[in-house]
Amino acid sequence: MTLTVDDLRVHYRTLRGDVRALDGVSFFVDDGEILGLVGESGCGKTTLGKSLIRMDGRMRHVGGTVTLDGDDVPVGDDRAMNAFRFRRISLVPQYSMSAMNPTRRIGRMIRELLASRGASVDTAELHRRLALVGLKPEVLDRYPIELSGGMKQRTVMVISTLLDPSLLVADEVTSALDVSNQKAVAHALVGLRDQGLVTSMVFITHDLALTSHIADTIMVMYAGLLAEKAPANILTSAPRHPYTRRLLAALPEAGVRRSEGRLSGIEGSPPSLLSPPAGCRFRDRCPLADDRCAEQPPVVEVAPRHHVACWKV
Ligand SMILES: Nc1ncnc2c1ncn2[C@@H]1O[C@H](COP(=O)(O)OP(=O)(O)OP(=O)(O)O)[C@@H](O)[C@H]1O
Repeated sequence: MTLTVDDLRVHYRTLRGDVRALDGVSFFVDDGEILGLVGESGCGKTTLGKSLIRMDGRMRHVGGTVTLDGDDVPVGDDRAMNAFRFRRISLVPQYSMSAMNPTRRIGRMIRELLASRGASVDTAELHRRLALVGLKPEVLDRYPIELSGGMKQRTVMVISTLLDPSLLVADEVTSALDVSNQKAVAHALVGLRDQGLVTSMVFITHDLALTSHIADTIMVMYAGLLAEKAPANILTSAPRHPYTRRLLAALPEAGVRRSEGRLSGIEGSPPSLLSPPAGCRFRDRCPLADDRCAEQPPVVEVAPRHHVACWKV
């Protein structure tokens, strides 16, 4: 499995103009790779995930291409995307565990969903998959309201991967959970990949610490653009982009309480994507910015598989 995204541009139409949520993003995901996608709220993570599956009515594919195993993925064409959805690319959407139909038992929901896609349930295989994410077959007889948040989230993960998609996009699947459930869900995702139920994964999250435990590669976005992408251990130990460094510096250290003032956060806020400024979009918040940064920095491969968009590297 190889996913190649090249100069992808996706805007939202609004009364005030186009919001340039993805403004020319390029990257690839390799066979078996888990790509962690991080960045502050509003940087375009969810837009990227949705663009790979289904754009909503306000989204507009303005440019760029997506290729999966050499096939052009028709991201801007809702009907043509049917051939890819669920079968080759699947999504665990943000808030999906709260969106389960409350009037259906889980087992019936799964049967109906598979039937709508021309497939039927292999009960033994379904039980095996539930066990893989730590669920008992009894969940099939339950209503969503009878499951905990973590159980619901793991159920949605099983449902999203029933047809063994090549690529699974998991959008903030851990953010509504407590810490122990977050870890269980994250490790269940890795299990799905390790067992070959999905080949590769894009794991979208605010949580850089969590993603560093499960991702092979981490991609940092800022204001609709790629800031840095590197193998997870490199990105967390030797980040090159000033924004990535700040994100890492803002992480709480184990054993340090907030009252000790070590959770610094990042001052300032990203620019509006309605009319983003020319040049580097981080420069107003960047301690290293100089005149050069008035020009948009290209994404450069500074070391094998390590890409950075900054004049200062
Ligand atoms: N339906 C919409 N209409 C107009 N603008 C939108 C819409 N959805 C998102 N946006 C804008 O697009 C940009 C990217 O949003 P997106 O939700 O992709 O970011 P995100 O990084 O996933 O944020 P979060 O972590 O909060 O989910 C933001 O500026 C956001 O305000």
